[in-house]
Amino acid sequence: MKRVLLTRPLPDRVVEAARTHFEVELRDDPAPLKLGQMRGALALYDGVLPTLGDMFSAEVFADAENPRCKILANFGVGYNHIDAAAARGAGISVTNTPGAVTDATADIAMTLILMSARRAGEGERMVRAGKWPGWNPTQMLGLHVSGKTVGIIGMGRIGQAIAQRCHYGFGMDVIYYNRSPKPMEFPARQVESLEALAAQADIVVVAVPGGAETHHIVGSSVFEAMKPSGHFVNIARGDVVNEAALIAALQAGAFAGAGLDVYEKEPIVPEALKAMENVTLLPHLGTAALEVREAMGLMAVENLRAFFAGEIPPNLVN
Ligand SMILES: NC(=O)c1ccc[n+]([C@@H]2O[C@H](COP(=O)([O-])OP(=O)(O)OC[C@H]3O[C@@H](n4cnc5c(N)ncnc54)[C@H](O)[C@@H]3O)[C@@H](O)[C@H]2O)c1
Ligand SMILES: O=C(O)[C@H](O)CO
Repeated sequence: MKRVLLTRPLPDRVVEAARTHFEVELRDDPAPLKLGQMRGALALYDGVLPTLGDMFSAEVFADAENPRCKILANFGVGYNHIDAAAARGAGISVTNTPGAVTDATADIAMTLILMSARRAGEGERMVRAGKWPGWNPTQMLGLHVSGKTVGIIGMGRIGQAIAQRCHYGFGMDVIYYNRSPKPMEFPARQVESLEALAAQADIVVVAVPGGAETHHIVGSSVFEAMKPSGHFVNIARGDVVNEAALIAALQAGAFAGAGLDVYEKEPIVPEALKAMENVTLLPHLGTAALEVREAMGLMAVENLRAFFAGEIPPNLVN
């Protein structure tokens, strides 16, 4: 039987499924693997099921000559924490879990859009603090999202699911920035630059993958182009956005508010963001529902099963 390491506690169904195929080592520490642990994992296991925060950088693979490990079956669609090219160089396949995460993550984008636009976090804090003076007609007025324009950066699976929710649920116009056109069943217009998108949208949502290609593609030029009444949402990866530029733009009042699920140095959230009432902060909740985490895990296990059965794993990325 192949030996497989699950690098974090996972839902019971996922662990049970893995145990039907493999000799499983279940690490019960919720913290990411350290460098030495990652190197050890490559030497000791036939396959590893890692996740967000397990930083399999080129350094990890550098000394790995013909490692025992032949596959990293990532739990999650985003695999920017794994240097997939360096893994391939070491003879290691990498897979991910696309699709399983799409609806839940789009739902969190909608949560952030509504929380930011309608000042929900600020209002909840006010009520809890016992500072609500009672309803009045001009209190805590936010942005009415129905019929507004959403601008989506990265019109992939999650971007399209957000677009559908915005169009069918809220009657919004949809514009997007993407490498290639994405025909939709409703009008959705591709724009040529991030700045053009920011200038036309009432709500900007980031949904591109993280990694070297998208590092800091959203920065001050985008924030300066946004409407003063605009809202900014990031459910993708923290380092797609220049966080310092985001903080500076918010402090300058360049736009109305932001909703964030991801951060540049998770789990560190800058104090400057926490200090602003018009910023909604979630702890990377995109896929945080049991059935979603089960689906992700079962997908990762299926990638491992297929690989060790000599098949091309369904979600190979390198
Ligand atoms: N917050 C969360 O919990 C959470 C959950 C799931 C996924 N995510 C993040 O969301 C990302 C997107 O997931 P997905 O399933 O929609 O991926 P996807 O591959 O289906 O979509 C990504 C889209 O971005 C586009 N794109 C990539 N690089 C680009 C660039 N440089 N310029 C313009 N467009 C570019 C691609 O063409 C594609 O359309 C994941 O990679 C992950 O990092 C976050
Ligand atoms: O990329 C993903 O799937 C999420 O960020 C992890 O749940």
